[in-house]
Amino acid sequence: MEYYRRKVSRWERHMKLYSEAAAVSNITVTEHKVTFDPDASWLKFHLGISRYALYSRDDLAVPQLLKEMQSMTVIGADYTQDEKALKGACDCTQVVKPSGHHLKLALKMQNFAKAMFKPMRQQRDEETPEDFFYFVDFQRHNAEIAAFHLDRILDFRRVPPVAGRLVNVTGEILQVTHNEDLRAVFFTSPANNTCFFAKCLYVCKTEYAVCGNPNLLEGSLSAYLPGLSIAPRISIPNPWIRSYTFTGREEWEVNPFFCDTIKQLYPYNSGNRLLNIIDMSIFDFLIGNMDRHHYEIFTKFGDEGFLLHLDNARGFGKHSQDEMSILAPLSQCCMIKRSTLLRLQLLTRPEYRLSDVMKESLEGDPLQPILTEPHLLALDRRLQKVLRVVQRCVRRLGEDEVITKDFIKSTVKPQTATDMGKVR
Ligand SMILES: Nc1ncnc2c1ncn2[C@@H]1O[C@H](COP(=O)(O)OP(=O)(O)OP(=O)(O)O)[C@@H](O)[C@H]1O
Ligand SMILES: [Mn+2]
Repeated sequence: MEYYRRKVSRWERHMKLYSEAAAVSNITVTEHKVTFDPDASWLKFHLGISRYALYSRDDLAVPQLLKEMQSMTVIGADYTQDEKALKGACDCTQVVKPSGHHLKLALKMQNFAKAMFKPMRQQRDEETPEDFFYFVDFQRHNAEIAAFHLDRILDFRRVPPVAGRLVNVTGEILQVTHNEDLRAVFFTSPANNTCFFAKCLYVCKTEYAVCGNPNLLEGSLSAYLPGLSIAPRISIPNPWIRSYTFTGREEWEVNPFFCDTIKQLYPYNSGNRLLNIIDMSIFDFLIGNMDRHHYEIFTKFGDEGFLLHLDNARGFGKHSQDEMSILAPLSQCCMIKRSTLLRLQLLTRPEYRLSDVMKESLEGDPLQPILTEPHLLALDRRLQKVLRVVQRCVRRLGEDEVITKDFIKSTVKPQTATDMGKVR
């Protein structure tokens, strides 16, 4: 709370200096009043993170946070920390993984909520072309939104809340940013639309830009997690990582006994971790995401903490194809948490059919329809395929071997991610 209060006053001081400087150099900046709100939903979201999940099932802060991200006044826009790291503009020890040049920005709301904005790059009904490698595929804002809803429906709660929003790129980015580099990548297109680039490392190519119409642009807003100084996280390579070259093969692709090796290795040799990886592979299979190269965990929760499912923008690229290799952790290890299996089975019942539940959930988003019908139906089809893999394992090894009870032991007082004093 103190941290938040300090941030607000720092912002107010900064704003004052900045407006004076801007006036001298003739730059228009819109000044918005900031509010210090101890009941802010983003703050509640941060305080509610536990070792089991990002939020609890009945957390009222989450719907509130979604609503605020959809409509609250944007008071600031900037590149994200990882993009800044590319230019050495921030402390790189604070960056989990310096990342690529996708178009994404950090937006700051009036109550100091922060969200990661990913703009629309692809129409809903466009499928990823057959000859595209997964690692050059577009990022899809609607995939980020849909993945949050699916994760919540699966009862994982490992994706930070994501809402869709029509962002005014002029009023809500250009005119509120204090970053000269960001201001410099804005231009007006021949069709008179306002456009901007990703951070241009070498040459800016207008075909990589995104444009408003003339100012409004669809995008996803993902609620920021607590900062790394408050709730440190680490990024860990996925054991079932794919080769990021045209021809390479990873060991899991050629060795059917790969899981036996992984099972011997720390941290997969005890506790929850391998089961969590298997949950993640089921999630990725359902959304069709082949790009899960790393996962993140909060260091405070130790090895038993949940895995964060960040960056789902490469999901929902092809509805007509089910990429079975994404399920390799499940099919090779033949293990699944009982709670996950029960949830999946529930979602095949006619009254809780996954596509129906998803559709209903997604209708709450302002950018609806988020998924086209074929993508929704693909979810039901893929869910059946997951269950068939589990059945095959059970036939081969027996229920006791395959359906594992969750290792999670309840503790008297669960620690929270933002609990400063009690680092493990
Ligand atoms: N909601 C969030 N809150 C805080 N940090 C986040 C959030 N989402 C993502 N990040 C951080 O930003 C990094 C980049 O995000 P993301 O992977 O979604 O974007 P990307 O453009 O696909 O980047 P990359 O090329 O690294 O995959 C993530 O690795 C993560 O550490
Ligand atoms: Mn990514």
